[in-house]
Amino acid sequence: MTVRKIAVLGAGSIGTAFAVLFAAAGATVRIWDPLTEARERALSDVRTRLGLLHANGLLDEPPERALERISFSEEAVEAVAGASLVQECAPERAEVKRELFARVAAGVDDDTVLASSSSAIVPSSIAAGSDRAAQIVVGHPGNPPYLLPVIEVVPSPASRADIVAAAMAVYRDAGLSPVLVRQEAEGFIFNRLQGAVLREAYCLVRDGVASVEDVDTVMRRGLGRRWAFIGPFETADLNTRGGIASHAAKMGPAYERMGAERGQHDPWSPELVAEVAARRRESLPLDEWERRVAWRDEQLLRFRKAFDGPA
Ligand SMILES: NC(=O)C1=CN([C@@H]2O[C@H](COP(=O)(O)OP(=O)(O)OC[C@H]3O[C@@H](n4cnc5c(N)ncnc54)[C@H](O)[C@@H]3O)[C@@H](O)[C@H]2O)C=CC1
Ligand SMILES: O=C(O)[C@@H](O)C(=O)[C@H](O)[C@@H](O)CO
Repeated sequence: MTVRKIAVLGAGSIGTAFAVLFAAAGATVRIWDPLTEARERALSDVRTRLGLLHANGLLDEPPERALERISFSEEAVEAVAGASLVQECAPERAEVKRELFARVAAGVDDDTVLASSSSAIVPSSIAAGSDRAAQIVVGHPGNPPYLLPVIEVVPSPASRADIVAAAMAVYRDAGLSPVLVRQEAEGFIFNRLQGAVLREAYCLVRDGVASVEDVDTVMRRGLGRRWAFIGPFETADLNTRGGIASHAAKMGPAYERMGAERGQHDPWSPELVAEVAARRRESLPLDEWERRVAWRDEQLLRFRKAFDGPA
């Protein structure tokens, strides 16, 4: 990583995880949290997790050396001085995030990225009334970011293009795969997808269709294994000879009925299916479909051996 200075504001679950990510990537990290016990717990957690990464070949220096790049500040405005990116990790309340960015506004440079870790709050709500609104984006990770390499970068209409680009670059340098969310939507991509699954999972338990454990088993030993290396569109594409257009023709009506049962009327229109199918065909011509299905099975075999022992 280009040696950068990162400020982490909030040393809870995700702030600690970001400190591990950025320190392991070579950055200097300044952490601030209002609670002394949070700072103390964070130091212990960071040390443990850097050791985990090193023990598994994901940190190519002694953990103590990476830990030397992490320090704690008594004041938030001190933590952000000279930072190229501020990762806000305060509680999921818009007013808390707004107040925190206001508190450090005088301490950052005009090209400092101000990134909120928010799980669902759109950046325009966090940036409302801020003199630094052009520098504010959401940088939403999967937990933990040092092991889940995706992050959603969500600009508001006020976010400057160079700030968005800088955020993407910092996260890429830290080993993440940044995804640009093209329109503000509560929950962005990650938590809207996760929310759709959780909504249905709660309904299945509520209606007595499945136990909590069985819902998790179906995900853990079924859906989740495929989704660990191919997304929902590629999964459907590879499930059906003829690809996703064929899948939609066969399964579209059933999925539409399931959605209507939950009061959601968003059928896969022919135009929408054609748009998705065209993108899938650009990624995988149909004459390569068999080969990709074989590749899929090879990945699932790796999971079987890793998680279930010999097949
Ligand atoms: N925990 C998770 O799996 C993920 C959480 N997030 C988001 O990250 C943010 C933080 O979440 P968690 O780390 O889970 O919360 P947490 O409750 O574990 O940590 C929050 C920390 O913020 C500190 N804090 C309280 N008031 C503060 C203030 N005014 N300024 C700075 N820090 C303050 C608290 O002392 C605490 O240490 C939330 O917006 C959350 O939605 C995003 C992705 C994943
Ligand atoms: O699931 C994740 O890792 C994140 O996308 C989240 O935002 C958290 O789960 C969130 O829902 C709870 O803090």
